Amino acid sequence: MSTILDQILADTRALVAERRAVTPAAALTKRPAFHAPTLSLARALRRPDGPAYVAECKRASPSEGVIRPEYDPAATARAYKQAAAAAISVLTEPTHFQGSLEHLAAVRHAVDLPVLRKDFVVDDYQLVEARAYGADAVLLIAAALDRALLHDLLDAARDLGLGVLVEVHDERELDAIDLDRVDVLGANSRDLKTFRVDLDRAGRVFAHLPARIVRVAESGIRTAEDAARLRASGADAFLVGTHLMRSADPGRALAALRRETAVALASGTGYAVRGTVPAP
Ligand SMILES: O=P(O)(O)OC[C@@H](O)[C@@H](O)c1c[nH]c2ccccc12
Repeated sequence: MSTILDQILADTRALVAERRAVTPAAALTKRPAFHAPTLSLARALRRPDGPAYVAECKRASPSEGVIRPEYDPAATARAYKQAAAAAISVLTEPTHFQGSLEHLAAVRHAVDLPVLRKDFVVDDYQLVEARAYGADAVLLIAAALDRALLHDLLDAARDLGLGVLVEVHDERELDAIDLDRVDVLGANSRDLKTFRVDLDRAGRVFAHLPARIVRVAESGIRTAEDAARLRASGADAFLVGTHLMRSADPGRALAALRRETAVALASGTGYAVRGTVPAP
């Protein structure tokens, strides 16, 4: 049966072929951002003082439809930075998330935090694009890539100076990944094939990781209780999109989530609080 993920991947492959025909990789490398230094996502996400927040800029998603009709990625990123986000994620996928590379470039110019290109990367051409439009890091989704391609893209990203957030949805997907090559691993609580959210999966994924790897809990985080629970199961960082983009003021929503999560963790309301994380 064909899933929404299959559909997005097919659309993405077609789009990459079109784009490459219009703008060859060699032309992308002439953009100034391609030669600018990148900021380390891993370093930004490992903090001694509490969990880190990766705040996401997106207009729409296949599970929610249009989340924010009046979407200004640069203004949103600035508000996130003011609310102490550690990094910014920007959707660039056009068909299902209404994103674009222009959104990425706008965010890059708006903030000096690590910027993650959130897309369905299936080809190293997209890594060159990411770098040329100012990304510091890219997402690689294990469920979207076979083993060889995932590792080729990991190496290619590193050669380009890009950080990588490797995403899995359950612990079985870890079997196909050489964890020695991973610095930041995300557990996506949303199944990209069914859209079901299950916050308990993340802890099972994190339990299999060496301490060196930074753990990101992705998707479906709406409350401080959600975040505190994920922190207790080992998350170093949270990736939050819909909850923030849907609120009247995304920056305030992030500040409130941080504050309330800190309170929930300090009062230890039934949650085991994770000990000090080792230095990178
Ligand atoms: O909007 P949410 O539920 O807060 O989730 C954010 C982020 O985790 C989600 O956008 C995401 C995680 N992995 C992805 C892969 C592709 C597209 C989107 C995603």
